[in-house]
Amino acid sequence: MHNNRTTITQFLIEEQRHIQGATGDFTALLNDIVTACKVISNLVNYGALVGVLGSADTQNVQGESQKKLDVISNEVFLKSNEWAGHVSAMASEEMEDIYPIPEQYPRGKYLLLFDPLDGSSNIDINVSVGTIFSILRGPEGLTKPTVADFLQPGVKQVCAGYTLYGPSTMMVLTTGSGVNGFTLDQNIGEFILSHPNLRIAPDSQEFAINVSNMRFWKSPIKRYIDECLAGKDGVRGKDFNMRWIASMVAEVHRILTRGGVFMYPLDSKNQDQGGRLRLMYEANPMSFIIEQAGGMSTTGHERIMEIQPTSVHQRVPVILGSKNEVERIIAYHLTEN
Ligand SMILES: O=P(O)(O)OC[C@H]1O[C@](O)(COP(=O)(O)O)[C@@H](O)[C@@H]1O
Ligand SMILES: [Mg+2]
Ligand SMILES: [Mg+2]
Repeated sequence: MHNNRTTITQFLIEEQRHIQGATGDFTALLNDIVTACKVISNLVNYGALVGVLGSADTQNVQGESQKKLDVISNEVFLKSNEWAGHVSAMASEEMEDIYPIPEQYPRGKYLLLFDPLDGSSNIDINVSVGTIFSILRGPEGLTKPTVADFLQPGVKQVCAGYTLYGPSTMMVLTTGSGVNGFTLDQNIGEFILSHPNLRIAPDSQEFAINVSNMRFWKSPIKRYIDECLAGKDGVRGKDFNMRWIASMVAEVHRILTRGGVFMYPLDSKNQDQGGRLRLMYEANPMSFIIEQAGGMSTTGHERIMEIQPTSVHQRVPVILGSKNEVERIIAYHLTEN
């Protein structure tokens, strides 16, 4: 039964064998992240039976009210990754400050950033949610990291991934040589390679945007969506479909699976805060994955992966997906009046 089934650990070890000077630290870190996601997958699956639904009656640094699973998933990620000596500090959507590894544990050479539970508004309605993570190199000499050590552009990422807690639990990740998907076999508790070398179709007829924000949109986005909605009788000469799951992980997974574009653009409602989604643990990791699968990711004006971060919780406009559609949206921004 298991002869042609590659576990994520086997896959990573084989991949690391091709890397000069690989020490195994990276594979071990990924294994700790995998363990954390298995624990979260279990909690999400049991939901009300283990009392993890509902609000935590607390607010995070973004001023958002936290769900119990936001807080619990954050704790699971910290505890799974702080002890083994692979990371020197972490940063999370749910924590205002960076989290240096407690003194009793050895410091490692990596920095780990994560959105422990993405799509929080969907938890209580049993719709797909996820976890997003990004790995950067820490400061030389394993010195105690500062915020400045985290502020590296997306192109510096060593690895990016997400776990989707949907009808099945899947982990999708890149280390810079393509994108691969793994499905959790609940029976043996292992992620098995199920979607090797994911590629995004350059063209698509499906867009995802929160249309309830339409009155706040800027003209390039209005123009693009109007043309999609005009369908085959309009300038695009083809009909478009729309999706909005309100879980970025699920939207990106759909795009990796069948193409499309996902947008949370800058609009007159979110422009004071620079956008809605967070650069370091949402936009950058998803952009690395999308680009590695042949897609594009932009703010409309610049490649997201080249943005020089100024803070750990910085927000940015996000437009990503099928290359030819994203290029069209960039062109509309260039001709914006
Ligand atoms: O509530 P809206 O405007 O539909 O926004 C949905 C977006 O917000 C998010 O839920 C934000 O992420 P968190 O749930 O991690 O805070 C994204 O996953 C999703 O794309
Ligand atoms: Mg999120
Ligand atoms: Mg979140």
